[in-house]
Amino acid sequence: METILSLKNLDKKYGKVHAVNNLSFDIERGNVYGILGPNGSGKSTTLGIILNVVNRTSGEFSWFNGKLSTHQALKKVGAIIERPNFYPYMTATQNLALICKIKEISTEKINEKLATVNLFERRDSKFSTFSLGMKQRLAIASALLNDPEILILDEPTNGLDPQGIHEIRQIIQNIAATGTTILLASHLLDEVEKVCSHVVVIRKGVKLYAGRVDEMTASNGLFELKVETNEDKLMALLEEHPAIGKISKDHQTIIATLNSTISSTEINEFLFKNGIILSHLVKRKPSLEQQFLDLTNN
Ligand SMILES: Nc1ncnc2c1ncn2[C@@H]1O[C@H](COP(=O)(O)OP(=O)(O)OP(=O)(O)O)[C@@H](O)[C@H]1O
Repeated sequence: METILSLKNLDKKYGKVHAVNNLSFDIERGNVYGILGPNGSGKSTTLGIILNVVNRTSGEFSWFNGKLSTHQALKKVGAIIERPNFYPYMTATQNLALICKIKEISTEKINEKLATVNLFERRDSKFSTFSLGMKQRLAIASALLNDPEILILDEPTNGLDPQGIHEIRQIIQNIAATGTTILLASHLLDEVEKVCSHVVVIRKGVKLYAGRVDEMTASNGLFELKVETNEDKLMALLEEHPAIGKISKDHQTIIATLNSTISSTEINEFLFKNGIILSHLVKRKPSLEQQFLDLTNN
């Protein structure tokens, strides 16, 4: 695995606000990373630092194993951290051609990138006629013009309708499938769950979790149980079982989180032998949402 970006003990203070607090993680080539955190958790500040538009207070970051200066490395990066300013009276193609001129890169990729974001058919339409989703897709095309090794997006679906959100996520997945590394910031759990292979969860600038999304979701899970009678006895039996952790009640359903792996058959047998006949038993994995809430509420 090649490390594209490495953050080590990165710190940013805005006066008394500790926006990024001792943050360390690595970005490996070919993965899709989500920086996930509630509003104000330091996502945009982190992206700003690695893109050299925000000065860090302390700590280090290095691009491509430190082989390139940040200035050189950023030529291999495509990033959208603010909505880019396109000219409303110019077409999609004309806007991208202007960006190529400013960035001193070839215009030969314009049609290919417009096709990547499903705007090729609308290439000769004026920017002012575009929906918000189309504007965002054009921004992604503009960030892809230099065939970047990593694409960085800050809240890529903010403000879009469900159809627009779906389209952008699909496009991000298509771009990732071509091998481009992606780093996106989002406060949306389902976005990260749907689009990313890896996640860094932050709250108040502090890293709470970094790892694979599927590993985060694959903890031991929970049981949902119901009985028609003897609920107190059921609760007591669950409390004494070593595989059962926290027990809570949601209306008539008892939720028992698991400390270790145990099958439905095993728990059913244990309860039956102790005189409990369940009317409902389902084993569930906790959703990423529940895990995220557990992490960020602690
Ligand atoms: N230029 C600034 N001056 C002072 N404080 C700032 C500045 N930029 C950000 N902050 C503060 O730093 C903290 C982190 O903000 P940041 O925008 O990085 O978070 P975020 O996770 O991207 O949130 P959002 O999704 O709401 O933008 C917040 O408390 C914010 O108010």
